[in-house]
Amino acid sequence: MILEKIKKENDIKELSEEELEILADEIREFLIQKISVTGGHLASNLGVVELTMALHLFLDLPKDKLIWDVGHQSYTHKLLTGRRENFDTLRKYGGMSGFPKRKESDCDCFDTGHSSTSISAGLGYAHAREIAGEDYKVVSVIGDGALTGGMAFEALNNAAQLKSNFIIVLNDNNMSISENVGGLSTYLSGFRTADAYLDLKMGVMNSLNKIPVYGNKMVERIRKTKSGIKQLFIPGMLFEEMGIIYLGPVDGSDMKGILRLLKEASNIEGPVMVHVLTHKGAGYLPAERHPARFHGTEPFDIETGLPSKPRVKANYTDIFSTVMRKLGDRDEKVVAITAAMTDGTGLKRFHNMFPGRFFDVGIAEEHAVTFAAGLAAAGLKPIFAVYSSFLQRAYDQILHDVCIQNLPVVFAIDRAGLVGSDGETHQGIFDISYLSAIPNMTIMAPKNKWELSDMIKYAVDFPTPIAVRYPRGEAYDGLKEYRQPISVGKSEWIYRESEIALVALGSMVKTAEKVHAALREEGIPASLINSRFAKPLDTQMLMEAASKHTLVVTMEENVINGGFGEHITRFYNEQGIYVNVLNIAIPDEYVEHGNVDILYHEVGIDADTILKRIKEVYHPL
Ligand SMILES: Cc1ncc(C[n+]2csc(CCOP(=O)(O)OP(=O)(O)O)c2C)c(N)n1
Ligand SMILES: CC(=O)[C@@H](O)[C@H](O)COP(=O)(O)O
Ligand SMILES: [Mg+2]
Repeated sequence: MILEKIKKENDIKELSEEELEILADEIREFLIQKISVTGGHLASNLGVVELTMALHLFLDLPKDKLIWDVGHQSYTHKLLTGRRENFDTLRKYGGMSGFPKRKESDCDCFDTGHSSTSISAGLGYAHAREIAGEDYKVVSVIGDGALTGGMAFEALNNAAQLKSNFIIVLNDNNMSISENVGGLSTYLSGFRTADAYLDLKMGVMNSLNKIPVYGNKMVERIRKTKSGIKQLFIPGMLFEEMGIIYLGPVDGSDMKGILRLLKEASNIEGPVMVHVLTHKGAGYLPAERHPARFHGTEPFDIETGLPSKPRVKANYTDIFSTVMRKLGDRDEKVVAITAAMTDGTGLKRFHNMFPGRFFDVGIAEEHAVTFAAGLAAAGLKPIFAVYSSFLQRAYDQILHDVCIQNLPVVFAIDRAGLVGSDGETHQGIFDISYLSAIPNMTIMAPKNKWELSDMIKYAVDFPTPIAVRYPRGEAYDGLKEYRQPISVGKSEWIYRESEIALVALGSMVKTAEKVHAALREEGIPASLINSRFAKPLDTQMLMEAASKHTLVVTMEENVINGGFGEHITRFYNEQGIYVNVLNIAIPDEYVEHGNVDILYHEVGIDADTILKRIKEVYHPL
């Protein structure tokens, strides 16, 4: 195996041309085999094998700086920097991350996970290099999907002022997770479909360049002409007009061609974009056919491409998807918005059934929120379905555009809680804290699948901003008999006993049931309250909990700071109510990747740890 010769960064430079070709095949085989067992981001990685190899032939790592946007396509980079042995532990607790991590390797110079950050970070490196008078290359690799994010454009706008070399590789596979959308995507896909036209343009430019003295001048004149003729001759004019030199496009499977262009790009003083046309899923037919399904995949059978363990139970996203279809049918004012997560948030069915009332805005959470505010101001009922960690992007828009005007926007917050293998960038553990600080915001969390359905229906007709948060994975189907109508700020008593009041929110009701059962076995009576609302709090319930119990235990899948529990403690303090309160929440730390059951235990929100902590503070009279 040639791959075995790669023990560390730069080893690839020792290989012959023939060996490089074999290596590309071996890398694909390796990735397919490993990811079929561990799960992970397959399709994007298969598409950038030659591009990554060319970058590694071009750069001198770790001296040079290579930044991957999102970072889900960095597996070949990991392989070429001596991390082959770690692939069995990919995205597992204590194992290798699925994203670049500075703590993992010197060759990962910037951590990523959320989209559209790479140009900003690369530009930071480029300016720092200038200030320090150092000499290294900086390359940011950004996908066509990530380029739809506002941050990328803010960075391009800023980069235009840079005087030294900075290479932006546009890894264009004509796909986001699913189909890429919007004007930019249409612009870029024109580069693919008009190959012959592009060849003509490049041919004319090359021929002109060959004419002694006058040729170069003519090309320069064409570049400077403010007319349609310029568009005819200069591919990538959009970027050139912004002050970013554009080179390409080059075929993403042509390693030598990419390398040639990178070398050419490195001679340019200033920012330069190298446009590489890659193919998502390249080399594995099921992934080429279904790039969205193989974007991030569970373990699968290599022969058939089917999941190794088919899902039997519905997850919360499935429930949301069904409710949205019903709501779309029932009410023409209901409109749905996603920021490039149609599949992940379960809006595919809504999209198919009501295409005129569905909006994929690209990877643009900030815009999505203000866009929703506009729709709401005009009288529609917008539902923005979004992952908890990605909504962090849009904090000011929630506050400034939705909540100050008190507009009825529904935030359907999926992946709220620990998400598992994506790790610290993706854990949805801050939304209660960041949303509850905003006046006019109402926050709900369902205990089970029926309650999610009821809450979404309730939220759609709510007159002011409202969020429903629910976790990744299987929807809880216990406690079916508890289904009183939702009423704002009202909780639900599940067991009304004495001594200990377990006040649980959303996903923690299931855990609280286990704690309740364990306490009962030990002869300790406990009440269980499903809080339903993180904001506003059910103050009447809290008064009763304090007056009839000796210990109140708050339980949430969110960080402790600014969380549900902290608000309850403050309420008791403000009211002068003296009751023993134990806050169960995630500590003030980032939570790494791994199986969620392991993580629950690690952060101390699993039933066993909660029971232990209760016993430490509960002292019967
Ligand atoms: C802020 C943010 N929103 C959404 C996502 C989810 N996400 C991860 S990869 C991706 C698509 C990226 O497309 P592209 O940059 O073209 O890379 P490709 O997957 O095609 O290689 C999306 C939407 C994210 N990581 N960050
Ligand atoms: C890289 C990225 O941000 C997404 O692909 C994310 O990994 C999707 O997560 P889910 O698997 O929870 O949909
Ligand atoms: Mg893409």
